[in-house]
Amino acid sequence: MNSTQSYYTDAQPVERTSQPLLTAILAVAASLLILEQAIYKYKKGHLPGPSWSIPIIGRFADSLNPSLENYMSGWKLGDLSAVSVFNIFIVQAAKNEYSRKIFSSASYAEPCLVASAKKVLDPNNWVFLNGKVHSDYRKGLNVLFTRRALSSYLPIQESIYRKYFDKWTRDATPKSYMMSMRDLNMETSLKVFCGEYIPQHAQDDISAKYWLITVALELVNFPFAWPGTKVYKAIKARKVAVKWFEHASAQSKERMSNDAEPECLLDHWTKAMHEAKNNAHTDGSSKVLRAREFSDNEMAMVVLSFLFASQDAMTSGVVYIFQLLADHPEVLGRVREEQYRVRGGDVDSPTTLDMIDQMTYTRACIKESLRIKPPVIMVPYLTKKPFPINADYTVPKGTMLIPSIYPSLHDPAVYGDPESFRPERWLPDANGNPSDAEKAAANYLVFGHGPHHCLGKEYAVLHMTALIGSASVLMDWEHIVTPQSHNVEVIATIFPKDGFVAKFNKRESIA
Ligand code: HEM
Repeated sequence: MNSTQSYYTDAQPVERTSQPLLTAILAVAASLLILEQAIYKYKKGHLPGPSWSIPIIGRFADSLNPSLENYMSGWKLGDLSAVSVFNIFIVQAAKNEYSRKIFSSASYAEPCLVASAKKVLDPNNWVFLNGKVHSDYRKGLNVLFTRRALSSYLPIQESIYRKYFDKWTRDATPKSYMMSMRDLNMETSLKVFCGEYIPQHAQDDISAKYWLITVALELVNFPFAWPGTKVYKAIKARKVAVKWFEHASAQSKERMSNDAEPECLLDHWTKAMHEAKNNAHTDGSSKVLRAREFSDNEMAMVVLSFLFASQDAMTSGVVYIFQLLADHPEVLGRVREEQYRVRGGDVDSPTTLDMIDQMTYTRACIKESLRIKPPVIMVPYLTKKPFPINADYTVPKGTMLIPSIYPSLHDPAVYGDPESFRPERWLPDANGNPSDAEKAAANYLVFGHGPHHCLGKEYAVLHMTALIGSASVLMDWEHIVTPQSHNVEVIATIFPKDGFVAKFNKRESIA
């Protein structure tokens, strides 16, 4: 037998055993693919959406490059529509009634952040709580955004605004301002939350490292936190930040034990804890706080969650209000008029909460800017059990159910000419009666709705109002419109695609 013969002789048995194996594998694969389609069709029922799912990956390509146009085409399909991505069955709600129902049906659905969020933010973070334990925890945090607390944050905010205004006006060459506005927000948040307890070099370090957290919160990520991966780097960044926040909490507790004046959010928190403890038998209102003594680690996790919840949304809000005002000089003119009036012509007078209350037109601009460009366009939820959302359809358990925010804010039946920036729509009539837009509060989903609605919304609006108020009297700015200025980039929140190219100049004269 020569070598060729031996080759053929040996090969035949292998072929005989491999063929049935291959056929079996193909048969199993084909059955799985058919099963995948059958499950998708069964879950989808009569809902609009693709009638079959791309095998295994579904609409993965869309989620890699999310765009407002893609979301809009989904919303246009119907009040509820279905799609599948990597075998995750997704139902999107476009109609206001359904979005509100999802937001407020805690027994059926709970917020679900992207898969990497638990690893990045720590599974023990309070943001992952739900139900009663969540609402009890939240009650303990209300003291951080009382009027008294908010008014003590204002001087801190203003000092940082002025620092950035100086920086922006020193170099008036046009450039993209998105990242600098992000830095302004980060610095403001860290100082408002932790005061002087974190030294400047550590604040700079946290600010730089926090970017690693932002980029790791993609929709789809490498599933293991191995060295070198984005999630691994983000976890390391979180550990550094949390260590500093724990240090700040401990320092605050020590300082406030000597009856010091609160200078930041942590101080208000420790003070409230002391008061609740000391008034344990007399002050009924402090019952909830009395039950909750927060540890340094818990306080640190809350600060981290605030940064996480606010950083990108605030930056989106700030970028768009600067852009919209530059694009509508007549509106900016009215903001200025109001600001000079409220400040009695003195642009250096410190902003107070009473002044903010008088800034009716400026606040209307913020409200309108958040309506026309809502930073968060939808929030993913997950169904815990079958959810009979209407008489015709029950959302299956384990569905990613997405209440949308954007369509409610652009509903022409509620906001006439919805694509126009018209702050006037929020102003009361001549008799002081609320406007139609104001009366339609159910549509204003900018900050969500129900048990998880935004905890920082008063602070967010205060920050934007104070920032724009000061900016309008201290600076002139020009939007350098590029072909991408009015295109929207979706990076969890929304931004102008060119990052808002502008130039700022010091404003010398009173108009
Ligand atoms: C313009 C700025 C902001 C926007 C548009 C925004 C929007 C939102 C939205 C849509 C949600 C989800 C609500 C839901 O599921 O019903 C949310 C949750 C939350 N936001 Fe904001 N937010 C902003 C700023 C802030 C700030 C400044 C803070 C903290 C200081 C904050 C803290 C939170 C927290 C803690 C949650 C989760 C609440 C919970 O699960 O109980 N947000 N926000």
